[in-house]
Amino acid sequence: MAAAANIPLLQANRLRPTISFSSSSHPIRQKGIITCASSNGREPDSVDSEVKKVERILGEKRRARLSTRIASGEFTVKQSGFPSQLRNGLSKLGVPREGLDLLFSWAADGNGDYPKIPEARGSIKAVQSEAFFIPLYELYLSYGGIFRLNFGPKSFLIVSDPSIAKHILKDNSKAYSKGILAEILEFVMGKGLIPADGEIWRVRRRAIVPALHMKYVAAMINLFGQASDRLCQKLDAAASDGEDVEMESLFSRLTLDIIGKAVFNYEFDSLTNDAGIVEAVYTVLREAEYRSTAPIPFWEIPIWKDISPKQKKVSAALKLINDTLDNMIKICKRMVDEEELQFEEEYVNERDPSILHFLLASGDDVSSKQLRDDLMTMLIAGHETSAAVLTWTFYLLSKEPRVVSKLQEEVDSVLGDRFPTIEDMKKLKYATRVINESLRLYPQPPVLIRRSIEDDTLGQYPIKRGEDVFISVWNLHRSPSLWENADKFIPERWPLDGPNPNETNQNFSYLPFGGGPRKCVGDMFASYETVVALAMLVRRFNFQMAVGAPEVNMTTGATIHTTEGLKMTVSRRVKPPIVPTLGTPMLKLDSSAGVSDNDPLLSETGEVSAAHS
Ligand code: HEM
Repeated sequence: MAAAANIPLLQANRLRPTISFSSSSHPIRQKGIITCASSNGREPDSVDSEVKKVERILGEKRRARLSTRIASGEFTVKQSGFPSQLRNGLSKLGVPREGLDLLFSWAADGNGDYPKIPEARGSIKAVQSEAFFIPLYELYLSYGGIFRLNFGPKSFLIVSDPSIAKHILKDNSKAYSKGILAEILEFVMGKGLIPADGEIWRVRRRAIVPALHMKYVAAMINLFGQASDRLCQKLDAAASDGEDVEMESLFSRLTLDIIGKAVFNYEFDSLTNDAGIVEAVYTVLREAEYRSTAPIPFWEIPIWKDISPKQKKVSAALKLINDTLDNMIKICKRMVDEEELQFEEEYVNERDPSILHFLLASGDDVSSKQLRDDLMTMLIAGHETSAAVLTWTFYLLSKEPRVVSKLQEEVDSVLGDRFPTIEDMKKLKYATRVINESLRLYPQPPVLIRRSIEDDTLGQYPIKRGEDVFISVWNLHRSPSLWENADKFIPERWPLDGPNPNETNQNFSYLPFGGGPRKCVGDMFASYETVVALAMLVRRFNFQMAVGAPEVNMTTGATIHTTEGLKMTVSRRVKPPIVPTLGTPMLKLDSSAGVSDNDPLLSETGEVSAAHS
């Protein structure tokens, strides 16, 4: 069965006419990197802003209509039996859902009538014009922390409850596989760590996790700084020329350059180079996204592969990347053979600190194909995620000059004009909170996918093996019952002197890197990478949304993209001259315009506590 045919919600997203992941419209075919279209293959200037405005209003109306339809029970699947009828009747009389759950818990008698997971019927029409996780949020508000979404003969369990998420991801993780995700990603990641299950996953995880040790991550800080500095040079040129910049595309290139060096010591240099391997990487990435949203799996038709120009391009791109990876593995093997090797726990080769070098030096007994699958997996996992985090962080910051001002003050005082070091990571506390909060509002990916491989019980509901489960991190992170001002960007909700928020200390209501045995292996890497890039960019520049920039809307692939890029105007920060005055040791530095320290959300110490921490 084709992977995509299993996920009509994702298919629905595909119907949106403005979304195109096809490689033919890819940005790297367009000249002028500073102002290039973004990695989503869009042409920001080609769409009239009035049309956009109308589209937005229509979108809002559609959402409102969807809420009304949900509230009317249109999507509710009727359950049979007296308790169900009684419950439905009481619900219509306005008895709140929580009360009904409590009242009807007596009916959990195993006779098959109750409890039944609340059911909603999916409507392609209702969700077709949204990033798919948005209608899931509306349904969550009506149906609660777990509900079944039926699309014709297929159904999905949508989980937005922290304790059920914890059960699936951690407490009973062995009862779940990657399901649809593994099917979709097979063509590009093979049996790499993200799609792999069972024994292959266990063996590869045990080999790879030690490679991302603390000394390795510390060695990466300089790489993050160098790459961010190259981006600063691009931005500097744009500031001089008065050109606007499309930041989503630039962040995608920044993180591609970083991950290539960090994982297999390859210099993509995509910030200056569009051709060859860089284009191949984007062709494959867009194909993976396309396959997760396509209505019909054309690529599975044998002849289609050979005659479709697009599929031929994808095959050629895959071959180029695979050949490059094979070559990098060969070069690295030679290096390791020639090395006077003293392998130890936190081994780092100074000339080549990459993960590949660690794996080969450790004597990792693995086939070249498996190694290549793992490298490809990390290339993809560590590239678009970090790029998306930076994109949405800068979008959020463009609306909050108060936060930018605080951030710049911290960066000035911690870094001055130097490159960041590992010691600075502990001191860039506010910058870290900005990233924490950005990851709350825009989790990458917004939904975690699993399939039950054993019968299980979720909350009070028994489920059978073979259920496809979507854990909506988006819903968890924006739940009004878990967060105060859930939709607001408030880095101060995470106290500066508190622990770094993670799934454990937030009881699985905050899952920026997943949780349990399959938690992200690159969490520390990614946190430092995004903090370094953020710090280095806001230290030198002020960013504003460009005049006439297209409205920033969301669409999904594996991560949340913008529909038309993040077009910004960048200007150099001007620091006032340092005037030495007796008894005034502090420098007063320039901060961005319109900053108010009297924000009502802030206490005197500038802190707002999390609703549940
Ligand atoms: C801000 C950037 C990143 C975010 C938000 C992120 C997020 C995640 C999440 C949520 C998962 C869990 C997926 C699931 O449970 O289904 C995951 C898994 C994974 N991530 Fe990341 N990630 C990031 C960066 C990275 C980087 C830089 C690397 C590699 C150096 C990486 C490698 C992986 C791998 C290999 C897995 C699969 C682990 C397993 O299944 O055992 N990620 N990531």
